[in-house]
Amino acid sequence: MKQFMNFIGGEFVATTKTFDNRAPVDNRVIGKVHEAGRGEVDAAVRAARAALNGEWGRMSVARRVELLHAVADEINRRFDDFLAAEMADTGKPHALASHVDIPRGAANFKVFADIVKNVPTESFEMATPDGGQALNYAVRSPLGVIGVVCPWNLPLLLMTWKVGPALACGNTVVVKPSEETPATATLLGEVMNAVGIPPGVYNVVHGFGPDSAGEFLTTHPGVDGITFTGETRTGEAIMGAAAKGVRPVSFELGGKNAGIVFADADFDKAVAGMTRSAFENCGQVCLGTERVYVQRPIFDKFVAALKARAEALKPGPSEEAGVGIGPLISREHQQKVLSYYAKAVKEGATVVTGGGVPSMSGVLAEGHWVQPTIWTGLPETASVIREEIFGPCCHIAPFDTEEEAIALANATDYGLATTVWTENLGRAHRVAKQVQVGICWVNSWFLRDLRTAFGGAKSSGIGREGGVHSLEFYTELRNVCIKL
Ligand SMILES: NC(=O)C1=CN([C@@H]2O[C@H](COP(=O)(O)OP(=O)(O)OC[C@H]3O[C@@H](n4cnc5c(N)ncnc54)[C@H](O)[C@@H]3O)[C@@H](O)[C@H]2O)C=CC1
Ligand SMILES: O=Cc1ccc(S(=O)(=O)O)cc1
Repeated sequence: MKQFMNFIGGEFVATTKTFDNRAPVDNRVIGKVHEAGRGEVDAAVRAARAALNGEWGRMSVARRVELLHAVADEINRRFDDFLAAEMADTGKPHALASHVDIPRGAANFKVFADIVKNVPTESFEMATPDGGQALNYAVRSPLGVIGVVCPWNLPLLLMTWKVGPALACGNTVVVKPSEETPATATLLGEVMNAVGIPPGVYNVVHGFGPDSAGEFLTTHPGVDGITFTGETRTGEAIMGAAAKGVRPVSFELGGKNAGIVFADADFDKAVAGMTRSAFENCGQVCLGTERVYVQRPIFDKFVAALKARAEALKPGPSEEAGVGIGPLISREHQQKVLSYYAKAVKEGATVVTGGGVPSMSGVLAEGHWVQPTIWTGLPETASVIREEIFGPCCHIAPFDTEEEAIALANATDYGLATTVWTENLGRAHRVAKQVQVGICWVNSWFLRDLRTAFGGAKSSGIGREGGVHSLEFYTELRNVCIKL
């Protein structure tokens, strides 16, 4: 049985309290996770502080960059280990994990190392009252010890998306991976040691949220800032914890994203794009689309085409050929998604396809499977249109005008992403400007350039990460003013 231990000060640390790690494909126990108590979290924060005050804090940017490139190279060298760990933890299809999760896990270190190496800082000359001159210039210092609290949907990708820039900026980190997906964060500890990242720079504490490692970390006074991806409600709790000591937070939270398909869209591309945005990663992508609005002239044809695509997604384990959709992360999440499937019916939805659990054979019958599901016919007040489900499902409604589509897309407390499909360039610009979201894709979905700003509007987050914007959170900008 695999043991997932904490990684503190460069060493793997066992604890006496463990919990089960289960495989989503068949609910089998595949590992034991060593839960960190207050003592281990404290040790991790102290190790991170010591590293900050030690070799890591004194290291030149050039050497740091070199080491982070080595981390990326080592992830790529151990690609198959990371792939196997991520697939076991999440059950996601091989094609997805090998094309998205693991390569991005490596890229997150290289990209941010290069950004930090190349970013300029501002300087201003000024006239002084005595007729002389002064020079102002900015310097960036690391924020300090960063608490990194992560979700389970894209474990390595979303963790390194924060650890990459944090380390590139010279910080040290204590990572709290999701209790559902402990594997790749633990494996990354081996990589850090192998390439010579000093002990204490990267630490991992395992456990849950309240009254466990998550709470112990976010309430720890030795943590200088907290970056978090997860549910909006959890963000509220963490924000409360961060208030003590007035510590900065960076939050990437939930979404209830709209997809808008105009009648002038390239129909086949729009259907293919919407299939990905609704069903990829079994709908467990915060950027995914759960509300689809289609212009009336193509509504029936679009619903039929998306139905055909959804029904063609073959459920199965990661390594099986032709598999298009994996399971949900946990039994608990499966129950949550199925409760929304039941609610939709109760609230009067027409179930176009899905709505239940696929029939799986043998041990797979114990997995956390749900059918890709499409509804029509619900009022905008329905639960499945208002609340984030985080499953492979969407409601499709017709609209008539551009203004109506924008109003429908914006009628939510969330503001993470929108995907718009049209061949009319003017319309694309008009809609993109008016949808209240952090990212608007036109004729695409989940195309990510890591130099761009990423984050959510409204209840979908606080702050922006990505490119130089990550520096706003992970560094303290200081001004030096020299009288000449
Ligand atoms: N905006 C974005 O970029 C993304 C947002 N998400 C959101 O994440 C959610 C799914 O992920 P989950 O892991 O279920 O989210 P979650 O909020 O339940 O958990 C995320 C992490 O927070 C920890 N946690 C929970 N309560 C805590 C507390 N009181 N104090 C400190 N830590 C605590 C958990 O142990 C886990 O590591 C969805 O709502 C989704 O929208 C997921 C991916 C990306
Ligand atoms: O699931 C949410 C999600 C997915 C990807 C990214 S990013 O590509 O790292 O920006 C962020 C959030």
